[in-house]
Amino acid sequence: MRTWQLADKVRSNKPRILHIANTVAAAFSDAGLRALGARSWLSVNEAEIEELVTLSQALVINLGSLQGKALSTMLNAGKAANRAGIPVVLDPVGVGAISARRQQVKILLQEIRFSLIRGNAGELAQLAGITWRAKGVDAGSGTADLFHITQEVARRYGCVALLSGATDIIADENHLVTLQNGSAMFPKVTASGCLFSAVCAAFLAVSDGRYFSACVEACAVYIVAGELAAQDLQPSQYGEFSLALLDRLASIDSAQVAQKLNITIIQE
Ligand SMILES: Nc1ncnc2c1ncn2[C@@H]1O[C@H](COP(=O)(O)OP(=O)(O)OP(=O)(O)O)[C@@H](O)[C@H]1O
Ligand SMILES: Cc1ncsc1CCO
Repeated sequence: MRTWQLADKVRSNKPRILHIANTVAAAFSDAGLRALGARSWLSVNEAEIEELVTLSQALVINLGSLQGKALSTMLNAGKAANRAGIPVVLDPVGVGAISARRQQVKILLQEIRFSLIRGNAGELAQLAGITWRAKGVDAGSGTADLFHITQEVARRYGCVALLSGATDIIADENHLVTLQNGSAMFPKVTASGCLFSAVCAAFLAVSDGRYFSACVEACAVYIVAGELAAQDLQPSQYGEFSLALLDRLASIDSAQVAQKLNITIIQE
């Protein structure tokens, strides 16, 4: 029986999350983490990245804007995080659509041990080696079994896999759950997936190594916060939604999560 109290631990421990973020998502991810009660900093500077890792409780590697020496900075950060024993999250933005990114993510996956890979269907299908049509940073389209994609990513890379969309699917080698909350406004908000990955990192940072459970709690908090944010808005109020999401991340409590959450445990 979950008590949905890990958000309180994020607020009290204030873990510092280091992102190698993309230029589109950087400010929103930082704002969301602060609202949640975590601390964050962002860097793409190779000279400082290993030192920053030693001062952080989790690392997010986001492939959204891979410029300059970003790949080697990511490799150094990821390896340093593995040495330090802090969780590392991969957000493989756009790998389903862009061949250069596929090459780069392959190197990252060979060299770094990820705790969580969080992406949409097109991104995770690519990492699972399953056919899908993705043309941008959104999910694209396909008919493959989403459970199979998620479980295959978890199995191949020995981590938690979280496939996001109208239904979120979370798997590791032994567990499988789905969560169905959120709002249709989420895909209209720039970088709502990138912030989701950062929120997962904050929960992983305070999880004492219980990564699957922490990802389920992070997902529950994020999508229920989104559902509450949308409840008083008209469907076109996307701008208001992004601000209301930050407000709800700051105020959400375990009772609200427990009351609203629609979770299905498929494999315990
Ligand atoms: N149709 C929907 N209904 C409800 N919630 C949704 C819907 N689509 C996405 N979400 C929620 O939006 C959040 C972000 O997931 P999404 O799959 O859109 O990420 P993404 O494609 O990586 O985003 P981005 O690349 O824009 O940062 C998740 O919490 C997910 O539950
Ligand atoms: C639109 C976009 N382009 C690169 S990253 C990003 C944010 C959503 O992934």
